[in-house]
Amino acid sequence: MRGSFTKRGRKCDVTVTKTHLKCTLKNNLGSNVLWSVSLDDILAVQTQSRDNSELNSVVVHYAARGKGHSLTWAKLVLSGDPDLCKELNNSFATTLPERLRPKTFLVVINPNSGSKTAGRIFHKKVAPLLRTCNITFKVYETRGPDDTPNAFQDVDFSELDGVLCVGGDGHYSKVVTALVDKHQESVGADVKDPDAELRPLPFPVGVIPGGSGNYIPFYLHGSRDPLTAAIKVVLGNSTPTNIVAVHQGGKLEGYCGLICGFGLFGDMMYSCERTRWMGNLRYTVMPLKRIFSRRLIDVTVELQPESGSGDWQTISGSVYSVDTGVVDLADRGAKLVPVFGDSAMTVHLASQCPLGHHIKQLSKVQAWDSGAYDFDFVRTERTSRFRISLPNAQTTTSATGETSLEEHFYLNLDGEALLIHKPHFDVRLHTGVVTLFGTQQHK
Ligand SMILES: Nc1ncnc2c1ncn2[C@@H]1O[C@H](COP(=O)(O)OP(=O)(O)OP(=O)(O)O)[C@@H](O)[C@H]1O
Repeated sequence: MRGSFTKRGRKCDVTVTKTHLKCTLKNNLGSNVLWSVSLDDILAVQTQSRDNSELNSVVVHYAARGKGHSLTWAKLVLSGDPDLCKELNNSFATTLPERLRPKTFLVVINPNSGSKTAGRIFHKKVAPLLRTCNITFKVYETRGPDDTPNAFQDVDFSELDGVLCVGGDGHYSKVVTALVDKHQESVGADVKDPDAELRPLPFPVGVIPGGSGNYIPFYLHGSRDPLTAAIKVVLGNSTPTNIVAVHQGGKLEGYCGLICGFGLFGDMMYSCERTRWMGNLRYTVMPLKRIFSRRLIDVTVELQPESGSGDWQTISGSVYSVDTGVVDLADRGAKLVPVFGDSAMTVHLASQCPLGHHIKQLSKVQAWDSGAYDFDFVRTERTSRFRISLPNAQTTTSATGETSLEEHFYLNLDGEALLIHKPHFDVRLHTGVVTLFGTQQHK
């Protein structure tokens, strides 16, 4: 399609090719300015007609590059003869890859996330974009920490193109747990059984940052900007990611999609949860406090080979922590790089070392520095599943014969502190069960 329009009163020749919208603006000084938008970046196209006017307009909404890795919602208004506007609008209807874009969502908001602004972020920044793009959505606001499964109670998954979770990483993990649970139930898989294979969710999940850490969107988009995350959702591209299932005492404790850390990282998270009143400052103060009172824990760790078959490897000793990134931080070049959907977990076991060396190592991880795990007290293994036993921990047995641990140990499950109350627990990787809206372009 080709035609002559005006843009802010200036004459402009417009061409729509199979891949781009191109506008050549006539400059008063004679030279032409070319404006080009990839059709992949177009969010929506609308027509506007003014009464008693011979001119109509076509508004092209598109994703433009913002600061750093963020995206902005830009608009191009082209005015012209009504028939030409109609033709331009129709040309988009045939050329835009509309069919690949999601159209119906369930939005699950945690009103308690971060500084309690997740609701406002969604309604002010995200909802107007979804409406402009003709996306229909229902909103569910969680009423408490255990309310997330109720969001999906009467929901028919076949009617959804996606679920958006608005909140932090802990909220993402709760949403994924509820979605995976419900989906497995519908296909007859027993989630209580750590050996059961999980089926992939039938639609992608979008994460709109509204919490404190927001590492999932940051790792994926290179930005914690809610609008950037929403634009990626509308554009419809997606990235497969993994989840890790944690079972103890014959019960599924939950899935995590970001981090799973036993020992020091569990203790840090437990202290952060108890000091929520400090705001984001707790994430600096409490980890520091806990590293000064770090404790060695006697463990036996059994690791399944990376391939999923063959003999398990057993490691016994005293460790400060056993942890794995579900979104792995891989050592590539100068910096660690987040990797989604890896074929195995990279597990790090930190054993006895001088405090100064430990702080240096953890600071390198925090700064994403290359070599962050190249310390002689950090052992790194690749595995698809591991079991941790606490052979020397004191236990008590209840009147019903239930054994539980006397001392309190914690597992950091995506920023939530899970109490380990049994002397054994199981951590298993499930690859590609969840797909996230957005692609990694910033690596
Ligand atoms: N209505 C609610 N009231 C209180 N807590 C809630 C509510 N809804 C969800 N939660 C719980 O709040 C916890 C933390 O939420 P979330 O992860 O969204 O925020 P955050 O901790 O501030 O952010 P981040 O995890 O990114 O650091 C989750 O365990 C979630 O289950």
